[in-house]
Amino acid sequence: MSHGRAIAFEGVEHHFDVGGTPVPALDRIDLTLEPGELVTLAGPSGCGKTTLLRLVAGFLPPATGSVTVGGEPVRGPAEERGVVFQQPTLFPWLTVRGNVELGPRLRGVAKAERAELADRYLRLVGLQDFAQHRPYELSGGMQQRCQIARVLANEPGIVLMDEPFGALDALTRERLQEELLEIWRATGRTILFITHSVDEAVFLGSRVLVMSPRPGRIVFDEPAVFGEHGARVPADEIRALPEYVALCDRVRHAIHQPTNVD
Ligand SMILES: Nc1ncnc2c1ncn2[C@@H]1O[C@H](COP(=O)(O)OP(=O)(O)OP(=O)(O)O)[C@@H](O)[C@H]1O
Repeated sequence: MSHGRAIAFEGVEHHFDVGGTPVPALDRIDLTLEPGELVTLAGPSGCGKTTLLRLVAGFLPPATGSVTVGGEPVRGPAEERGVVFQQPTLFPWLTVRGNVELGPRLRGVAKAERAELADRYLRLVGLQDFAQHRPYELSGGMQQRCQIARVLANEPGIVLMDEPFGALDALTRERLQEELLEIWRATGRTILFITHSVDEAVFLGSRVLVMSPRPGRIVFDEPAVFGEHGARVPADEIRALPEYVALCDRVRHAIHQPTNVD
């Protein structure tokens, strides 16, 4: 099993060309995510979170600077960098198992090994009893679990998650947060997780980042330990801890502070 890999941004800037005018999206991003970190990234709408994630995914190259994964420059999308979007992107004509096995199948992984990978990750996300169902027979939360298993079956060193629980109801979202922490602890992947929710950022992150908008910069970067409490401490108790509430306050403050222009 591959393990989490480091992600490094060096002097990264990015802008979009809108009708001939450059619109700045990212400015002076110097940031390293250590292997196995679960880094959550919050910030107001339009501050550049998705752009940052897309650079790591290899969906677009930075205008300036470099993005490397495990010391290698990102040159385009690759299976070692799995992406989980807000809306699951599952093939409706394949079963749940078929969707999870698709990546390994396209990579030419032998049938028995594919089945083993699918079993392992379907079990990890709790869908082992739904392997023969079609995606449209599943609830939104189950579809998102299936998408996570599909990404993990490629054994990526990095998992990029762009508001993956944003479309789910509150209860399902909290359940999936706890499950994600279990998956993270079990697999040791490096995870970059974008969210609009301060609570989600603090609950999940082993490190919490906040970006400010126009142009997007990292304005807050603090370690967090709550995800590491794991199943030993109930989620409600974690959320009531004074240090948890204090970190939420600091993150909220960083999100709402006026943009520093120098
Ligand atoms: N393809 C594009 N063409 C032009 N401008 C873009 C494009 N993609 C993003 N932008 C602009 O770049 C800035 C950053 O966008 P981005 O989607 O990265 O922000 P975000 O923080 O992920 O927003 P949200 O939280 O609303 O998803 C915004 O001003 C946005 O309008």
